[in-house]
Amino acid sequence: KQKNEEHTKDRPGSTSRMPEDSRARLSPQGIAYKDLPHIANADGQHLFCRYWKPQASPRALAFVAHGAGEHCGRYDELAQMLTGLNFFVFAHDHVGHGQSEGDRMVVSDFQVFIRDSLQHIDLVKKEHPGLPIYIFGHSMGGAISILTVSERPSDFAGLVLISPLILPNPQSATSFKVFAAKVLNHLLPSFSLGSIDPNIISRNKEEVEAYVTDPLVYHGGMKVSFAMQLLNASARVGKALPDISLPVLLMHGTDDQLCDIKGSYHLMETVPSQEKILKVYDKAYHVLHKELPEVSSAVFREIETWLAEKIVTATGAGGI
Ligand SMILES: O=C1N[C@]2(CO1)C[C@H](C(=O)N1CCC(COc3ccc(F)cc3Cl)CC1)C2
Repeated sequence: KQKNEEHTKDRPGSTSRMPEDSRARLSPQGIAYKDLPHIANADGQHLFCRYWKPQASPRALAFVAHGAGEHCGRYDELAQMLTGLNFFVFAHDHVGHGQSEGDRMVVSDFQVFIRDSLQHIDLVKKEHPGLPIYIFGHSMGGAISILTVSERPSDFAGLVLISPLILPNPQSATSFKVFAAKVLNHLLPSFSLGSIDPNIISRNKEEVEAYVTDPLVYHGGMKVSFAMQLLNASARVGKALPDISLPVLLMHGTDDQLCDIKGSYHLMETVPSQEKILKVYDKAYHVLHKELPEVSSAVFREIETWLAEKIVTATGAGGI
């Protein structure tokens, strides 16, 4: 007591209570971050992390970038498949998403998502030096992945994109709406543009239900300021494509109403990568990894096959 008194006595204005930053910081769901896997980003915001470790020692690393409003827990199945290939898989909930800090689906600048991803990737790479690293992105997470790769052109062994946000969907970003969004962004940045219609994310009713009932998914409307960040992101992606030259596996559904498949065709025509594969899923909606069973199983098989051949050659453990 005496010592403690002395301590607080010396520091004017301090109290004997724990100072703010060392008291348990709580996740948006009220869980103490000291009890959750997490990193603190450059702004001091706590980001909830997930890690999927393979049984044997990992042959490669995989970082997964989730999309707008959702969270990295929705990639558990994909991650499990990758650990079967002896990948060490890791991800975090982006700022303003899932179990991470930040106002829901708000970001000061899209670059924050890329900066935080690079921070997490650098952290894991230090723990697994020398392993090839692949980056996965879905939808807005596809834009994050492309921009993350474009900042570190030689750091990644491959890029896997599931219906990435490359060009904004012509319906949601008509020139009038873009103009209106720009004007609104100055007047009412928090004005809501309405939320995603869950029925257009997938034809699989169970997956639509899972999305609607997932408490970690943000179901509120998209703020104008966030829509502006998405427009800013798709413009940056367009400029980055000519510098992407690593192997790319790209998948898109023809009936995707959230991210136009034309964006994936544009990527195929623009990236100078020697190896670039686009798999088109006829009649499929946006979330291909949570679509009708025949689509999602084909998507997982496609990714597994593409990666299996790459890490075999990479580790030189080829045939006799
Ligand atoms: O499993 C999953 N997938 C999810 C949900 O759950 C889909 C969602 C995701 O990332 N996007 C879907 C919505 C889209 C809206 O885009 C815009 C809206 C207004 C605007 F003015 C300019 C743009 Cl670009 C961005 C990308 C993640």
